[in-house]
Amino acid sequence: MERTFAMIKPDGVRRGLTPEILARIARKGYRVVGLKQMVISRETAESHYGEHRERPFFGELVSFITGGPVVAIALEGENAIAGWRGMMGATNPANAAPGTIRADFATTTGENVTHGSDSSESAERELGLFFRPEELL
Ligand SMILES: Nc1ncnc2c1ncn2[C@@H]1O[C@H](COP(=O)(O)OP(=O)(O)OP(=O)(O)O)[C@@H](O)[C@H]1O
Repeated sequence: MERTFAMIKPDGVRRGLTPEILARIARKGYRVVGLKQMVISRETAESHYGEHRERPFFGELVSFITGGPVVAIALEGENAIAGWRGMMGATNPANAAPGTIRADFATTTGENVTHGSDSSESAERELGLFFRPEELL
């Protein structure tokens, strides 16, 4: 069993996509072991996206991700890290496979509805950044 960190970004929450995305997660058979709607602090956002600090879009990315509530989700299941990234589709929705969340709902690379950890190291780091141990099943 593997755990990963998933997030519905502010554009997805604002557009009312939370129930649809949770339904897709349930259909896939993943167990939701942590869930909260929250506003991310600038400090958390800068830490979460630390690898992009030098990129030209970093300021825009931090403003976007802190600009409204997100839904933070801890998922558990077999191969959950790659499986959830597969459900999201490519970062740029123009390249996302049909039937993925980004192909179905996202319009731009900047506002692409969801996030998912890309490795077991980032999953562990991001779960720790967003959830205290006692908040998880
Ligand atoms: N060229 C870009 N212009 C604007 N925003 C970008 C660009 N590239 C990436 N981003 C933003 O930064 C996030 C992180 O980029 P990364 O390359 O890690 O993609 P990802 O791993 O698919 O996305 P995420 O980390 O959100 O799951 C993207 O989801 C997107 O919101």
